[in-house]
Amino acid sequence: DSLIDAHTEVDGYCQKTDEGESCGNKDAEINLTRLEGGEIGSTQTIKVNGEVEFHLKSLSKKPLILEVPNFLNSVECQHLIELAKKVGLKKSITEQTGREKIKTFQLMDRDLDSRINISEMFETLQNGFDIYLEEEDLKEMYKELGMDPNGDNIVSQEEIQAVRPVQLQQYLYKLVSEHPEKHSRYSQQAWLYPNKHSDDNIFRQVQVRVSELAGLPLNLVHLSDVQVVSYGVKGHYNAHWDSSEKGHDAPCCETGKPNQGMCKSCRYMTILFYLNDVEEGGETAFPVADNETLNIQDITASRIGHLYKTCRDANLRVTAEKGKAVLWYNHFVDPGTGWMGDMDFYTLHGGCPVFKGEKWIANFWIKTTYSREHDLQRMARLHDI
Ligand SMILES: O=C(O)CCC(=O)C(=O)O
Ligand SMILES: [Fe+2]
Repeated sequence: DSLIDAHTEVDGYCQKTDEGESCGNKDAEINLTRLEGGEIGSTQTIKVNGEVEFHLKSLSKKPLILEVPNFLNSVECQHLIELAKKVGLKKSITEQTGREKIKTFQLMDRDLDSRINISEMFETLQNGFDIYLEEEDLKEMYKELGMDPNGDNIVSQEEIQAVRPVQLQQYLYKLVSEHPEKHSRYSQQAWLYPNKHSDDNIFRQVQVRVSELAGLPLNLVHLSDVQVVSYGVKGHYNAHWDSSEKGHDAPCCETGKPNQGMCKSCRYMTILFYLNDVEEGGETAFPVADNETLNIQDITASRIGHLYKTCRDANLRVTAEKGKAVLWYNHFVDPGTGWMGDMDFYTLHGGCPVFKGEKWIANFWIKTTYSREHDLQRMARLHDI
């Protein structure tokens, strides 16, 4: 009983006939759908598997964020933690930290005055090194590296040229090795792969429930790996988006495909589970949920993305409670194709610092690309993975 033939059970999408198997005859009927929210704070009841009732509470409209208490039971939560431990948890890395050696970086001279002020330096370090400093850290760094001899908190052209990038890099790497919480993300993680864990009944059951809750085909849920994350005290994840905008820069990454080269994360939807109760802290924050307007450049320049420090100011914070699911759509549906459309930048979110205890979550994503045909083929080929 493995994923090898799971596609035969799903939605009648693939059918066994005397001639063999025929897949995709229902292509035309498969669209990405969205759940509908209600008034903020209101609850709707849905039946999963025709009987079990779950209560979906609307937390925000822009983007639509819903929470479902007790979506997983205690045994399931513990099981996902155990599975992750068996796989082995590793330090989480983000794209920037993962980059080998940064010899150069881009100075974010936003106002083009050929000088880098404090907020421009924050942004430079965030973008180039994935490091979030505070004002005291920055002043200390200027002092140590002699970057600002006149002490005006502005690094001029001449002052910056006196510092070699490698010097700056070494200083920063030492700082974050002593203070890992200054990274955008401070956690450990393990990946669960649907094909590797296809004989795990609990994992499969959860996937089925996710598909029924989201109202999306099980095979679509099977296209995504699952990430289990654990945070200790000071653990956090600064604000980010789970998906990527359409563009010609790189194709969407595919689960289980080796040697993909440069690729980006494309995730139509996020379904996040809390696997334990956190003693203090560890909420999921959405700094711009239900904001009237949104200016992407302001997010980077202001400190609202620095959730390690600014979580309390976020528009919405979801409490981590064992078994609860929180879900949102990282993309709109393209009305023309019925498939993944533009990204919804209001989904900016992250994990607040844990102050006491630990926090375990599991990220289930609905991983689609911008091509409906491509994804339908991948769903049909699932047994080849
Ligand atoms: O820890 C959280 O609450 C959020 C985690 C998250 O956003 C992620 O893992 O992508
Ligand atoms: Fe996320």
